[in-house]
Amino acid sequence: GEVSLPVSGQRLLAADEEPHNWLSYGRDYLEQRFSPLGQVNTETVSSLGLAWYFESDNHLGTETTPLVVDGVMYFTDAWSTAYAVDAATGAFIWKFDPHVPRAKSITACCGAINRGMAVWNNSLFLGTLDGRLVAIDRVSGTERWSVQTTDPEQAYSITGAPRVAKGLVYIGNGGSEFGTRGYVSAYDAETGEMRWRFHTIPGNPADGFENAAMEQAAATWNGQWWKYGGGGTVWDTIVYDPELDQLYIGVGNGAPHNRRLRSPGGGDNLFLSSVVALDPDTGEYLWHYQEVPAETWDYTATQQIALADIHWNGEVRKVIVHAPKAGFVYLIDRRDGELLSAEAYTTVSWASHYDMDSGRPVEVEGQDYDGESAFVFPSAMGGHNWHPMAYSPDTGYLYIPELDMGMPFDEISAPDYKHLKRHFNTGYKIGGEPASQRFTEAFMQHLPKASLLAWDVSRAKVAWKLPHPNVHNGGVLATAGSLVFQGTSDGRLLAVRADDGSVVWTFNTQNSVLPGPVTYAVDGEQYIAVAVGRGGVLTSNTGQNYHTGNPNNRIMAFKLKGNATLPAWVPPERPLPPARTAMREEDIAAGHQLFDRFCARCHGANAIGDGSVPDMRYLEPVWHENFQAVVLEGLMEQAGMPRFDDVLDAADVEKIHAFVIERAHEDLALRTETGWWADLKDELADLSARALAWFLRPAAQSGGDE
Ligand SMILES: O=C(O)c1cc(C(=O)O)c2c(n1)C(=O)C(=O)c1cc(C(=O)O)[nH]c1-2
Ligand SMILES: [Ca+2]
Repeated sequence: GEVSLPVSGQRLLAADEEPHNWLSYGRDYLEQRFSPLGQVNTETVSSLGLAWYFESDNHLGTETTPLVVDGVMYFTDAWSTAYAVDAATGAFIWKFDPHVPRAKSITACCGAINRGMAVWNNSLFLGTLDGRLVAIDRVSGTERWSVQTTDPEQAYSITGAPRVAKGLVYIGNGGSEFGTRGYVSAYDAETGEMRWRFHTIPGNPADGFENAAMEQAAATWNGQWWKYGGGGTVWDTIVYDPELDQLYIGVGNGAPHNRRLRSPGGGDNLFLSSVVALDPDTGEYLWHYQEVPAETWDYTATQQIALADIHWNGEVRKVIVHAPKAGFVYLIDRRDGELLSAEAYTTVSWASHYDMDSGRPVEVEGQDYDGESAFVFPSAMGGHNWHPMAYSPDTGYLYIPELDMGMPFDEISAPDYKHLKRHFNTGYKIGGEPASQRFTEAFMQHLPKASLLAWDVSRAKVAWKLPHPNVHNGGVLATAGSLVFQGTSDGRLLAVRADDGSVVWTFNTQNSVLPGPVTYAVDGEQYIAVAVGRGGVLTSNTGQNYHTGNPNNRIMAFKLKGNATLPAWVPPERPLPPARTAMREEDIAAGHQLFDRFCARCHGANAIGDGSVPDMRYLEPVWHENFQAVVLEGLMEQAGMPRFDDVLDAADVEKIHAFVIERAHEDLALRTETGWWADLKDELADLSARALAWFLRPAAQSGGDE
């Protein structure tokens, strides 16, 4: 096809002049995910139909935001692969495979997922799960340069989309659940040469500090945090502010999560759970605002930042709009980090409110699980996770994929805590005895709920709420057509009115939708496109779709009068399990414990899979025959199943296998009784019971307790 003009810095700055394109992760530098396109609007949306779909070769889940440049769509898929397709037809143009070693999955917290790319001139930039930053020629789909941005010996991974401004590519990484130290780096877009690196938390003071900001931050830490990594990973949001020429990063949670293990003796632990402003050219610290001092619940501040001009107390202020895991919407002045407002958008129990004189939260006593277990809102998954939100300057509303859910925390205190390489190191157990009765009651009183929530930013309160039947729903797009688009985990794409949240259009996507939709135009026709496919940490922990399996990941694009159709989805036949073993009950229970510790993160708690990785209850006979070889010898390593012979022996694996067979029989009995086999509705009704089973599973999954 036609070669388009390079995507220069000038084009990125003036993205509104080419609304037919979607040039960066959040569409433009403001990252509002608001599009000026309005052909699809409240009047016309009823004729919106599928224009095309593109299917990838796996079903490991997709979190990608596609880019669209002059009729070509670029997106990522599982294992950090990248694709180019024709944006009007979905016709394949090229695929780029960085060949991520599949064993990397064990030290990636949340699956082989990736959130997208950045474009600059004729290059695309891709972060890979194993920590590389790769420049790809966007015409030929071949590699221009590649740099390793992380120490491969440590449990770093890249899941987020790089950002680009002023000729530099900005990239962070994930891994704080495994005990890493967070940082963000800038690379020259043309050469791949590193220009600067900013660490988000101090290292060992004995090694000297990288800069004055680290020296000051170290005064807010105690103990020997560097031995545990300390955390503060920049795994999602990085936003360039063209008006003030600043770069904002959202900093992640502490490692381990439990602050008494991480920094005995207290301290705010800067810059955990903070928004930090940096000089985009040098990486020099400018200012910060810490949302959750001494973070201890996995409350990352990495969730997407949007920049906006807001009417506030009779003035127009340039603000950061932020709705991170901690459950508050923050309005932060972009000039200096002053907190203008912090109001809860969901159920919050860890803090009662923010003291506006000090800008600090007022913590609720007992919520930090100090010796005593606590049921805390929001859960470690957050009131809102990475799923992109949108802000419409037309309505003044922020549209948040809200998750209203609590979670029990139960401390593993020193000296029982041991830091384990390659495993989650949170420093708490989730549920388990002796607190489970209390938690069951707390849980039943407030079952997990989710909504699309419209937040009136200037009034700092909820405008409307569209409740969803299921938790963990997708990201959001707002448009000048007075519409908001959101996918759901139960497999629908919705268009709702931006003013009142009424649903005006629905499409059955056959599979969960996690990322945010995008919109663009080709030859005067507006398209809405979204990546469809379940994965990531959230869906794998709740196991919807488990009995129906998943189609492969897809990009679906819609336009007015589009009349393409999806092929009918035929749920796979499930094999009958082998005969129950003669193993003793206590050994099966031990197998359950081992399963929760080593297998559940991918294969689901209580062996309830999410359909993206093999569900242990539906193994074909050949895998039962080769169970030991798969777990201990790496028989399926190339498919992403690591070997566990460093932590398990044959007797352990036999117990795990017996537990898996037991679960297969339990499931078969349940299916036979209730006819769950193919009825999605019944499955949804059962969601809360299964979510409960997850929360109350034995305590070991979070590691650190052996
Ligand atoms: O602390 C970290 O380094 C880190 C990294 C990531 C990631 O890279 O995806 C997630 C989280 N934390 C996290 O807390 C979280 O809830 C989460 C959800 C997801 C996902 O893709 O579904 N990733 C991550
Ligand atoms: Ca985290």
